[in-house]
Amino acid sequence: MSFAPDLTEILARARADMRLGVPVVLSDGARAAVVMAVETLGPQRLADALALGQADLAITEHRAATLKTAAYDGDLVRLAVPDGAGLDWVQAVADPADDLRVPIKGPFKARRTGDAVLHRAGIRLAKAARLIPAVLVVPIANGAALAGEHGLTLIGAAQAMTTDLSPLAPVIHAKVPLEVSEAGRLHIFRPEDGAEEHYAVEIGSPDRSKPVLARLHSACFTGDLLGSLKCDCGPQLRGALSQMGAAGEGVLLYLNQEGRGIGLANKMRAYSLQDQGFDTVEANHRLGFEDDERDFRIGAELLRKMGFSKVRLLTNNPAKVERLEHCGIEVVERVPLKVGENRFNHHYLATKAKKSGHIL
Ligand SMILES: Nc1nc2c(ncn2[C@@H]2O[C@H](COP(=O)(O)OP(=O)(O)OP(=O)(O)O)[C@@H](O)[C@H]2O)c(=O)[nH]1
Ligand SMILES: [Zn+2]
Repeated sequence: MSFAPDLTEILARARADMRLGVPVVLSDGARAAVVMAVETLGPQRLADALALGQADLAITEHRAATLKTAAYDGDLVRLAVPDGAGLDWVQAVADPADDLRVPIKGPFKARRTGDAVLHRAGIRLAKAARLIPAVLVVPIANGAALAGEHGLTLIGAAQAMTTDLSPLAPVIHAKVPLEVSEAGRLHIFRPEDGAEEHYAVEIGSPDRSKPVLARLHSACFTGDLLGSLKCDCGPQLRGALSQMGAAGEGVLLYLNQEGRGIGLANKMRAYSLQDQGFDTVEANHRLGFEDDERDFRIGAELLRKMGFSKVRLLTNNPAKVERLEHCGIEVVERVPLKVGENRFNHHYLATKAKKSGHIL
């Protein structure tokens, strides 16, 4: 018998530690490092980390491009933390909030020797914790000893980099009569790795042997709930449900991948950058993210779990069709969902059409 957490559980703890600002120890064979997310780093922990040895600040290639620094490691860059640098420097490199007001100037000393395995795993953890993708990395000689002494989570870099989709367990479903259809039913799915739950709204009783009218809707607190005019999410959500209500059947997946997978706080950071004149894609890049960090395997897996293999997909995003098909769901038809354009989101929709391939 063992009550010890397994790897998935240790990974979930590591994500929680990152959000709390507790250091995590990453290891890879003989190498190990103490890793902390910049976003949750406090002055004392920074001082303690710097006392351990020469620290690196790892940022993604997109953030590096904004800072005009070459990403020698491809997808990321390891910047040596200069002597005497404090929390202000670390935060200014990681967080674009003040890029325009007080631009941070180089030259930055990027490391070219050694490798970035632990740094990459740290950035992966920060992203999974929905934090700004920038981590402080301090190499140490004996990871297991330091983790044991201070009660820190110790995890292998390869485990932190896992790309396996966490199994999604159906939790419960029950009837929820809706304005668009009294025959509504809400299903809850919970990932084994402790990440956010996802939901499916089933309307009527769609025949599983035929293509179902389906929508993969990514959570948008501002659009779906507040009626924000900056995007078209709210009208798309309601429009999709009404089409399903009119057809008497359909399935809408409500995927908790807020802000195209970067989380609500980061989406608001992106909005703040948009207020400074950057578009939706540029804002994501300045923060260090890809334009779209969503994992479409989740939607495909939920459809399969519910017995659907063929869909008529409500979307204006051809990449979504492609990514879903790649995940084994047959998209027999793309059904356009053009609703909710207004003077505030006109530029946003035009940018998505120009840069992300959406069909206007
Ligand atoms: N990062 C970021 N996310 C945004 C922004 N505006 C909306 N979102 C999120 O984008 C997601 C919706 O994605 P969209 O790109 O609008 O649409 P799509 O799902 O790719 O395509 P459709 O199926 O046609 O709606 C939701 O998770 C929103 O929270 C933004 O400016 N920045
Ligand atoms: Zn939205």
